[in-house]
Parts: sequence; C-alpha cells; structure tokens
Amino acid sequence: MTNLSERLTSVLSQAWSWWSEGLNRKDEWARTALTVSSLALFIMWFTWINKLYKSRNARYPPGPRGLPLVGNLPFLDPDLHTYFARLADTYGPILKLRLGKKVAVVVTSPALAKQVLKDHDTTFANRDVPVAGKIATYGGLDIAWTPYGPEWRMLRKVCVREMLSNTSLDGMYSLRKREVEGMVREIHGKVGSPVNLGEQLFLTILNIITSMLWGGHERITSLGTEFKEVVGEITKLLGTPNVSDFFPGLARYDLQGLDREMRASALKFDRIFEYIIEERLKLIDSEKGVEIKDFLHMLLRLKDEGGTNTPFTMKHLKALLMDMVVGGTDTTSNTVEWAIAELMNKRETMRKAQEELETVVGLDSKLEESHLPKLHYLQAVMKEVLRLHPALPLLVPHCPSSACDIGGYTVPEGARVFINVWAIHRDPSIWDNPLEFNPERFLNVKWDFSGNDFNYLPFGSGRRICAGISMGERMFMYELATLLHSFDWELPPNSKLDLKEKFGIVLKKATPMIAIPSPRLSKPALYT
Ligand code: HEM
Repeated sequence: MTNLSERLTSVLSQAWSWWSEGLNRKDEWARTALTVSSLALFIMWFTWINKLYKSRNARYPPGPRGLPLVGNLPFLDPDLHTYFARLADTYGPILKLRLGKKVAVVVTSPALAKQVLKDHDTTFANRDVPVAGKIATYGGLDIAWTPYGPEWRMLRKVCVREMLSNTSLDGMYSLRKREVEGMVREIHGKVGSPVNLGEQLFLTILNIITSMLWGGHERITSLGTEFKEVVGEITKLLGTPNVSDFFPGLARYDLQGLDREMRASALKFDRIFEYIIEERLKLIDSEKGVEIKDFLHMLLRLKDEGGTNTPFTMKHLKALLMDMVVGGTDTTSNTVEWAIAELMNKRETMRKAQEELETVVGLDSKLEESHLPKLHYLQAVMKEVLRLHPALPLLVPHCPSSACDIGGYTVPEGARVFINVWAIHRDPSIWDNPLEFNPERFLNVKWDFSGNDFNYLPFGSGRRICAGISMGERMFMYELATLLHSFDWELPPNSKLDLKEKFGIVLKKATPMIAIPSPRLSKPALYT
C-alpha cells in the first residue's frame, strides 16, 4: 500500500497546483469546473486502484475450469441441485462457477450457510434479479426481488405483519374451509377413478390464495382457470436459463425471446389484476361502509392512507398480489404432492398418519383447522417431506452487496450465491439414513423451520427467510390432513410409483402423482 499512498499524494499535489493556476486567472467558472473534475477523477482513480488491489489479493473458491467467454455454461446439468451436490463432493463446501459474465458461488455446508445467512446476513440480503423476474414484477417491485433497504422492509411489513400474521390468517379460516370442502366434494365425485393430485392440489391452493386475496366478497368470482395457465407460464419462464442474465450486454437483443414471452404473460396477469381492482373499487363506491375481509381491501386502504416515508403504490400492490399467487401456489401444492407420494410408498407411515386422524378427529366428523395443532405425527410428516424435497432446493439465490469473505474465500460483489439446502438435508454426517423417508426422526426432537438451525432450512434463514411460512404451513397441513382423513388412496392398476425429481424454480415430481380415492368417512353427508 506504500505505493498507493505515494501516488495518492502526487495526484493531490497536482490537483492543488491546477487549482492555484485557476485562482490566478481569477476565472471563477473554470476554477469550479477544474476542482470538481479533479475531485471526480481522483475518486474514480482511487476506487479503481482499491478494487484492483482487493481483487489481486482475493482468494476465490475452487471450481471446475470453464471455456473462454462462456465459462461453465456448456457443462451445466439442468438438474442443478444434484449437479451442484456432485461438484461439492469434488471441490468442497464452497465452490465457484463462471456462467458467462456472472460468477456463481455454491455453498453446501451448514457452517458456511450460517456465515452467509446469519453472520453476513445484511451483505447477502440482496438479490441478483433475473431479467424475466424483473419483467414479471413491475420492474422488481415485489418482496422477493426488491433490494434490501427501506422499500423491501415496508413491503415485508405489509406482507408479514398485516396479511400473513396468525391473527389475520385466523380471520380468514372460513375462506380456506370453503375451498378445501369444495376440493373434497370434487374428489368424492371421482371416487374409484384416477385423480391427478398435483393438478387438484394446485387449483385448490390457488383458489385458497385468490379467495384470501380478493374473494371475501361473493360478487368478485374466482378466476382459477385463467390464473392457473398464467402461473404455469410464469414459473416455467422463471426457471428457464436466459442468455440475457449471463451476458447482460446482450439483454437488449433478447436472443431466446424469453423476455418477450414473459412480457406477454405479465400483461395477462396485469389485466386480471386491473379487472379485479376496478371491480373492487366500484363495489366500495356503491356499498359504502360494507365490511370486506380480504387482503385486497386491506392493501387498497394502505395505499390510500400513504403516510409512511416509503409510499405504498398501486404497482407495489400488484407486485405483492403477484408474490402471493406465484410464490405461494407451486411451493405449497408440490410439497403436498410429494407428501402423498412418499406416504403411498411407505404404507405403514400412511396408516400411522390416518390412525392419528381417527383419534383426533374421528371418522364421524369433518376435519377443521383447529385439529391441526394436535396432529403431531402429521407435523413430523410435513417436516420430513420438507427435508427430502425442499420446494426451493437452492433457496432464492442471494447476492452480496460487496465482496465478502466466506470460509476463507472471497465471494465477489454481485455474485449469484446458491445455498444447496437439498444437499445439506441429505448429508449423511448430519442425518441417519438420509435417503429414507422417516417422519419419526422429527418426533420428540426440537427441529423447527424457523431458520435457526443451519442443518434444516426448508424456508431459508435470516432477513430473506420465506415471508409466507405460517400460511404455507397451514395450507399444507389442512390439505394433507383432509386428503388422508377423507379418503384412502391406491395406485391405478399396473402403474408404478415414481419418486424422481425434476429441477425447476420449484422442485417437482418428474411424473404427476395419480391415485384412486375411496371414501373413509362414516356417512356421505360429510362429503357435501
Ligand atoms: C411449502 C411452502 C413454502 C416453502 C417451502 C417456501 C420456501 C421459501 C424459500 C426457501 C424462500 C427463499 C428464502 C431465501 O431466499 O433465503 C422463500 C421466499 C419467499 N416466500 Fe416462500 N415458501 C413457501 C410458501 C410460501 C407462501 C404460501 C407464500 C406467500 C403466500 C410465500 C412467499 C414468499 C416470499 C414473498 C418470499 C421472498 C422473501 C424475501 O425475499 O424477502 N412462500 N420461500
């Protein structure tokens, strides 16, 4: 650094002499311009030297060699979670890849996950927003993509405290009950025939979420089918690797046409939101004083109240609706689908879960949400499903706002950081028989998913932990408990259970879970 300070002194003295010359000329304007540009030049030079010095001294994590220009892109396996796990076996718990112009860092140990998500939480609480994500969320105005700062805090507060708090969720039980009972009626109508459980679950969760968002009043009807289509398009586009992300300089050419497709899908969503909001505003005008208990009503009130330093705008409102619909549906419905698949693969465990339901609820009664806290075995089933099949196996990638030391290596500013939760959840040094589906491991042990234990992180940890944990937990438990309590499930004749995974923005079953229901409850009236 001696060299650095010598050069610094020399630049300063040169700047001073230019400034004095300017004084002699008594040219006020030239003097100011000279001073400002010298200072700007000096700051730029100093920042550059400082970065150069830091990058020369940086020690980057190990990783596989890539090709010039494209780096490791040509070697990526589409099943990223298993590919990263294999690389970690060779390169260790922190490794680096180059994806075009981007640096990716993969973390695969609880100790290093803790360094990222707890010790350096503020630095890593940012996101490297994909181009498609930005387009889908009104320029990245939602919770998931907004950079860490006052705007993100305001959105999170609205979401977690006002919308998804336990009190607010309790107040909306009747809406969830209406949708879950509708699902039971529909499945009862298909008794003896194959049911595509993934599709059924997705639609039910979508209806639950949309009715909590804006279905608290009968006049605004559910737009289930239209939404299902658009959510499918958006999650597919979000999960497709995009050249525009790896080579930002090429983003304007949209070489794969993904940005154009996303714009079209986002526009469909926006039209639905516009329609729903317009209908609601008309309703509020026509029925002054009417009490409507849903999120849309609360969000519109918040928007009108303003009052905070960070205003809550109509675009924020729509971006939040988008977060709830896209972030809550696929994650929760896939987790329930995995649960059914694992239970069908292990009949003894299915029987124990159903026996618990018989004891707590009884075959002469419908299941209510109030039964859920008493279903300890089923809670262990949920934890075990989230261990083996975490919905977001690499979390949502984090992005450091400045270079940071993790495990003795430098993670450069702006890197895309993946925490391979899927691999941590299957690490044999942490879990006995990690590949076995065994809910008993969660019975009588204090494992929870609050993000304090870095061996078990299905919802992430730290500032960016999932904003919808209590809602996800309630919907998962209510749906799974209802399906197991109301029906017995068999595989269609001559079919085999397949537990293969398919990586995407959400980890899915490679083949849909199809099963045949038969009634369990004591009388048909319980299915109406
Ligand atoms: C089984 C269900 C669910 C699972 C497993 C899950 C998991 C996750 C994970 C792993 C993250 C990323 C955490 C990180 O980056 O460190 C996340 C973020 C998020 N989740 Fe969930 N989630 C579920 C359900 C929901 C629901 C029901 C909602 C809302 C209705 C929701 C809303 C969000 C939002 C808004 C974020 C972004 C948080 C932020 O960036 O600050 N999630 N979720």
